[in-house]
Amino acid sequence: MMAITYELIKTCKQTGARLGRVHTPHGSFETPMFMPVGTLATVKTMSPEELERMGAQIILSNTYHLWLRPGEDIVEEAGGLHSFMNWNGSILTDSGGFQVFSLSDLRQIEEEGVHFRNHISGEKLFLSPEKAMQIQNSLGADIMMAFDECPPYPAEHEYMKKSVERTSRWAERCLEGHKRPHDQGLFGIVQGGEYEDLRRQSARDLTSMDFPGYAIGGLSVGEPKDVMNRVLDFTTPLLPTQKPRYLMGVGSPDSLIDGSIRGIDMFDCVLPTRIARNGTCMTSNGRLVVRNAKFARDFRPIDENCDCHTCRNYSRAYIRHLVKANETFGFRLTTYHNLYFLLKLMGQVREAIREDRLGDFREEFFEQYGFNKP
Ligand SMILES: Nc1ccc2nc(N)nc(O)c2c1
Ligand SMILES: [Zn+2]
Repeated sequence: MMAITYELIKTCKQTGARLGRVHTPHGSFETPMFMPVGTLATVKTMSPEELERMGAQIILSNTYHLWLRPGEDIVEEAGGLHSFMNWNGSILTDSGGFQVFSLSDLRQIEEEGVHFRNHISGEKLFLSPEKAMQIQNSLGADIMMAFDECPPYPAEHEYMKKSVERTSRWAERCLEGHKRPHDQGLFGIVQGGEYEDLRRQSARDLTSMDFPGYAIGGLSVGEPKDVMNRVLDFTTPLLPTQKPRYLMGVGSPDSLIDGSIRGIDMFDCVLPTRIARNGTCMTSNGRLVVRNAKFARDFRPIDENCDCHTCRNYSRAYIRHLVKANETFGFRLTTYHNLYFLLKLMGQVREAIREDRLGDFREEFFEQYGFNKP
């Protein structure tokens, strides 16, 4: 298994954004890049062929969910996630910590790990750094995440300090529990909430462990966007320039642009696929809720500036009809478009970095999308 490596191609002269390329055992992709989320080994309603056609190159899956269903042993017997789901691009698995905190009740966090209830069956479960690594090694993703605690927002400084110190100890245990040399695919996750001193402490601890890549966790957990941007302003400079930086859980168009400007290389979020399943689309002129009666006889595409398969072949009226009738094909069309929209946006961000004009691009995009509207 080869190491995960990062190539810094250039930095935008107008902003702190960087154009790069990440190499994994299943190919390489340019950054900044958006990663569609496929929690249960499927990007909901999309086939691998459609993901490939839209330009997806790396997708996410989830340790916690696949541990519960179908069980990492079955995925391992299938030869790992790539063959199980017939996806030949890169895969990143999140470590389960966040999902336990966001999905399950009866959580008991101890030094050893986290006791909680299975959110489906209610049975009591226990997840530790070692268990999270054993599951991820069975799943066989190209990039795995260290097991961390993502504290709620807001959290007291005292609690956050104890949590950061435990997450750093857990990161050490993940390195020991990793079946591969640590440069083969294990990213550390920096925590620390909105506290600069704790983000510095977490970054110092984790960069001393020399991971091949670093995620910024503990954001996109309900904090205002200006808090997220402020945390990024003082956190990304703490991370090595020659390694990928991954902002977890971020995927609205404005945050993808603002995160790229602050030196982030990789993003993931359920937003585009989740809102698609209730008929909401991202377009170059802002959000469009296709179920709205005004589209009943609107035979234009979802987005007249989009050249995706959905926009080239289907109208708002038809997609509205399907969504109102709860027809699965309608949600496949909105999902395809939303993912294509974000993947295309990241291509425009990379182009703007090449041309040293990401700041200008931000103004143009925000104006047209309506982010500047009071
Ligand atoms: N907003 C998010 C989303 C996913 C996360 N996953 C992990 N492991 N840790 C975090 O802090 C996350 C935050
Ligand atoms: Zn489209």
